[in-house]
Amino acid sequence: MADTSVTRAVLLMNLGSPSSLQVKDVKTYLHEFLMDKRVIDYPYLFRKLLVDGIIVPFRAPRSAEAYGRIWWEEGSPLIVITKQLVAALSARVHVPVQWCMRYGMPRPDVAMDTLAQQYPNLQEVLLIPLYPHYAMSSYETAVVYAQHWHRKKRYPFRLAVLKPFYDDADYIQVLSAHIQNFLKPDYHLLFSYHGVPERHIRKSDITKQHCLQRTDCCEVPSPAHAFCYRHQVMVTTRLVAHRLGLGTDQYELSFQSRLGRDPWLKPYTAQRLQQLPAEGKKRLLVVCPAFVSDCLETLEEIDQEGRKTFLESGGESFEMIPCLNTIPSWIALLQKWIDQFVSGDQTMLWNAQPIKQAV
Ligand SMILES: C=CC1=C(C)c2cc3[nH]c(cc4nc(cc5[nH]c(cc1n2)c(C)c5CCC(=O)O)C(CCC(=O)O)=C4C)c(C)c3C=C
Ligand SMILES: [Fe+2]
Ligand SMILES: [Fe+2]
Repeated sequence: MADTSVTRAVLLMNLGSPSSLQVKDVKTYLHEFLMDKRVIDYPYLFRKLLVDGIIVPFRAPRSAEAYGRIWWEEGSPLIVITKQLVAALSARVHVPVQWCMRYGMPRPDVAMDTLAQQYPNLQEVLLIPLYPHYAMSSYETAVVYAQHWHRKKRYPFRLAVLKPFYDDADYIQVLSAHIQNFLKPDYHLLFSYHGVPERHIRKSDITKQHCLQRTDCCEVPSPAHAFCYRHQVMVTTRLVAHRLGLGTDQYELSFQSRLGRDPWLKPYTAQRLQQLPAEGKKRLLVVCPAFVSDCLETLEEIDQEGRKTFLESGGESFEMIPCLNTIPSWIALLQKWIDQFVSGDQTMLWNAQPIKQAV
């Protein structure tokens, strides 16, 4: 039944997973993911040849097996956790909450159709991309995709977007308190972030003369940082470490999930996991703050593969910190941002334009 009293709503957006463990479904998912020009940013024909001719056929069976090692009875962890987040928020906020994915279903327009049908007087929807940091292959592609469907289907409501919250004081507090619950003396803390090709960092540099031009670029103030993933993950790490009172020898940052041969952001997590025991860091805690929901990259790549690498390289103890998932302080923070939006407070809204990608 339509509810004409509702004027605002929320749309959570996550990355998406294959619809099942069957190799054909993993192929469909990988194809959509890797044909995204903000993920594999080569010219269309070359991208198509690479994705359909090489990456998908070789990767899909291996990815399906990897998903099989972490899949839950209810489905993909990333999707299950996103739905749990929606349920938890719906019980707390006074506006409808829907969800959608960047790859696979439900697409943004499916969620927006539901909202438009149920709430014919909707004036504004807050899109919450579930990424703390801006990367063209995560936050930017999610926003552009949702905006594309919003324009294409001419919905009568406006679409507002939550900004990347990597340095938000409340977010840092929530993340730090969560990590604090797992901290132990004598443990080294590794912040492992999803990697991206270095080329993407240069492409997203709006000044075209700052990012990766010198090793400490991310510490030198620049307008480029509003779009610089490397800068933003460094800030999150530094703020959390400061809040936890960690010395510089007690933690470090690395980048995981490299795909292909191009140089990606360094250091690589897989290499650091091999090297750390020989450097005397034999007890390790790992946290993955690029993700707010546990997924293949945390549960399989780090907690299973990474653990094995570390222990086989001489490590003695490996502990993984779960993502924020549905912990009450994270739900409360999302609720705060939603309440702000409902009251007309624009503090957390993103007002930049996404960067146009040529390919
Ligand atoms: C921080 C968020 C993410 C960024 C940035 C990102 C960049 C990026 N990813 C790939 C390739 C793959 N990523 C895959 C899985 C995956 N990636 C993210 C998030 C970011 N990716 C998540 C949350 C997940 C897990 C999804 C799940 O269902 O659990 C995969 C698929 C799995 C596999 O075969 O490994 C690929 C492929 C690239 C190339 C890239 C930047 C260019
Ligand atoms: Fe990824
Ligand atoms: Fe930088």
